[in-house]
Amino acid sequence: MKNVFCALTIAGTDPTGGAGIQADLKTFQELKSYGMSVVTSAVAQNTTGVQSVHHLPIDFIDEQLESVFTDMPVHAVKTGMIATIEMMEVIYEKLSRSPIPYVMDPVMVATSGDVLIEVQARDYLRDYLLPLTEVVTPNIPEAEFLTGLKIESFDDMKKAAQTIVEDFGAKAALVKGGHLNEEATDILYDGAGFHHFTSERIQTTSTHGTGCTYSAALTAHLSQGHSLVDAVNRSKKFVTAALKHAHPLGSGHGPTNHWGLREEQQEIKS
Ligand SMILES: Nc1ncnc2c1ncn2[C@@H]1O[C@H](COP(=O)(O)OP(=O)(O)OP(=O)(O)O)[C@@H](O)[C@H]1O
Ligand SMILES: Cc1ncc(COP(=O)(O)O)c(N)n1
Repeated sequence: MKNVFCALTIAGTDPTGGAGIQADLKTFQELKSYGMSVVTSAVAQNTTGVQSVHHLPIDFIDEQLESVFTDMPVHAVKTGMIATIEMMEVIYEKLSRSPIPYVMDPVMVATSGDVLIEVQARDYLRDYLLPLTEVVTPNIPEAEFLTGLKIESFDDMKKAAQTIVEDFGAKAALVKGGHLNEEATDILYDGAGFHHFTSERIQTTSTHGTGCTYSAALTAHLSQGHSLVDAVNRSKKFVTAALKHAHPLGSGHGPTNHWGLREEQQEIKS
């Protein structure tokens, strides 16, 4: 019998499909992991920004987690938008009792500038959920918040990644350079050493959901048993192709193309 790898996302929604749960499920599907989702907040948003947010009741978030964890295998889990401390508490309760690879995308502010997490919840995310992670994937502003460091160079990115692991207890930190450098270089610190992942910089405005897609790809690869470095390498290729082959949709920051890598591979074959 063929192995089935199951990946779970705990996050908010995006009805236009570029970010959040929808982007995560498309990515899981594309990478051949069985996708499951627990919704934290229903978000009315599109490529131009966030129009409104409805938080789901805490008990109901808990019930969704129960539904999944009492019945289904979960080989890896990711979290995205978790807006409040109360939501984090029920998620902490479940994940602290589930020894499975946990990828945290510490979502704080959308590409559009809209704030997706209550200010006081950011400390809880760092102090309680972060120590449970296999890997956390902050962009530069998120890494600055988590560490209190100013990040303006590769060396600063390395220092931040190391601080997140050594001072805050994540098993590994992948600091994403999408906002910083000429080439898009990300730095992973895994407690033993540093690894660099570089791609060409793509000139595009289709960047909505890039971080969601990258962390979902990591989760899919970890659910399949890849080592962390291998999983990051594969996920970097996936997200680069998703940016490169994006179709211009919407009037703001458009979505990436979740089947970009497949298109690229088909082009090479033909
Ligand atoms: N223009 C670009 N060209 C190539 N790679 C990019 C570009 N922008 C971002 N990346 C890469 O995409 C991934 C996501 O990085 P980024 O720093 O944009 O995360 P993020 O800010 O969390 O994403 P989001 O846009 O969803 O908020 C990283 O691997 C980063 O290096
Ligand atoms: C539900 C949800 N989760 C995460 C993001 C961040 O994605 P981006 O920074 O690309 O807007 C988002 N916009 N919506």
